Amino acid sequence: MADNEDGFGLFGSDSESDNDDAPILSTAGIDLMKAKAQSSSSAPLPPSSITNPSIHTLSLSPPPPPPVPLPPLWPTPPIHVGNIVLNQESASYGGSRSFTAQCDLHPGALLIRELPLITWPSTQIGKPLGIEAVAHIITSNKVSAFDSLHPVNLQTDVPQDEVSKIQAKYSSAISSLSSTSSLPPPTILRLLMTLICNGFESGVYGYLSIFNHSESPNCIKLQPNNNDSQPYSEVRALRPIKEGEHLTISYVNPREQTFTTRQAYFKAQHFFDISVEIESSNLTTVKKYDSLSPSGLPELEEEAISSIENTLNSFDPLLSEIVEAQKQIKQLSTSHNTLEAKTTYAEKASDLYSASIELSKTYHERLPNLTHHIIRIRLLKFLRDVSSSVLDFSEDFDSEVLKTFTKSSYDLFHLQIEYLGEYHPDLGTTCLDLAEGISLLLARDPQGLFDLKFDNLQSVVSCAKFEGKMRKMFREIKEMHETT
Ligand SMILES: C[S@@+](CC[C@H](N)C(=O)[O-])C[C@H]1O[C@@H](n2cnc3c(N)ncnc32)[C@H](O)[C@@H]1O
Repeated sequence: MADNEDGFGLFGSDSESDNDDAPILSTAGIDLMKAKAQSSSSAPLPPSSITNPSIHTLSLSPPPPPPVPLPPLWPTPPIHVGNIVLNQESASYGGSRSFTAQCDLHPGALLIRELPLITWPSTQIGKPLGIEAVAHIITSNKVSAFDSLHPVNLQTDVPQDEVSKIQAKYSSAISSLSSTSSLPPPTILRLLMTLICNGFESGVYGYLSIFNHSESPNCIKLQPNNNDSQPYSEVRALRPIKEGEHLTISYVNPREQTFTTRQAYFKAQHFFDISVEIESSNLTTVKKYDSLSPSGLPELEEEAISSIENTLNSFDPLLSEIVEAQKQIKQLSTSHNTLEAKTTYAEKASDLYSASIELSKTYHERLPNLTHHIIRIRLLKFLRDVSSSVLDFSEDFDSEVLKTFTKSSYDLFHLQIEYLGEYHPDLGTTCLDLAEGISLLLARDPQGLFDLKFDNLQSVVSCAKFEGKMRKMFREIKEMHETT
């Protein structure tokens, strides 16, 4: 029931290993969740009237002006260009380029849609982008397509001490690739740096790579159709945007990493300090959800947060493996092997579910007052996703797990609407999951639903109404991000 976010979050500083072939961590690309392709609603969807008046009025606003043509920086033009302006003198951003809004933009406005300059071979997927990825660029004859990618000029576009660090770390890999490809070492080094700054799991993009990062982004990078042979990516507005505003995305995936983890990642990988933006723009929601204040968190709480984040980092690949296996098993016909695989993975899912319930108890014991924290959002997302996995495997109705799924979706809804804003596709997914959970519990265990003590949801009628509202919000957010 929960969606899969796509992309990879390779975090933390470059590996400390002095192994020349040690992979370079690449930008944690955000090929964000594919909005649910179909709403698996059981209840008939009400006509999608607008619950958010702001969208309603926006749809009455004057039609946008024709987009301004972008300079031809890459061999192939984008599939779609929206109302964005390319600026070349944004001094405070490495590479000095940025996009701003050509006019007022409504939530969901499509800003760019483009195919990747290059996609990776299956051997690369899930692995950090490093020297093998550079070799793939060379053998695919795409070196010149990377000419306009940041850093265009190694001498001026990136701090020289960072360049020397990369140079020293990968010198033997660079010289051996240089001798086999007859490309000079500085060219190889620059290609490595372009991967650090622009690499996504789904590939490397042209114009899409000019969106800078923000701790409070007003846009989102999506990969809605990654099943097609030509998986394009696109960037859409995440909220109403004023003409001239700087257009930014979030580079980190999952989004819910602690400030400490994010700050270390951006310093090591992109050579800037996120606290500059957080302080200068006084991002109060970011500060609240990171408990950033001059005094910070008490040491014991800081420790608890960090250990819960590390545990979730270790749980993520386990869940990804289970979800991937589930997809395969669904596609295979029922055979002895499939049944065996199903039993194995159902057990793994159930063990992971129990471990995440324990982790949730630890959170409440050690951080009783930290109801609004970015790691609580991540923990709730994990609880929802692992419950969804267990439910997908179970042959009969499992009320306890369904209550966990519904409760975590309910708590998530209230945090995401504040932290991500009312138009974010993640919130849309949570709305649908919450509607599904309520609908199933209403049908099979209404008392179990009432025992969850959701605000003002103690009767069948109020629950059914709330379910309908959630489905409407899901439909509106989904439609907003499907307009062209
Ligand atoms: C994908 S590129 C973004 C486009 C880039 N500004 C250009 O001129 O092509 C990523 C690089 O831009 C810079 N950058 C992105 N977001 C930034 C921010 N919030 N503050 C400072 N530099 C940023 C960093 O150098 C980062 O490695």
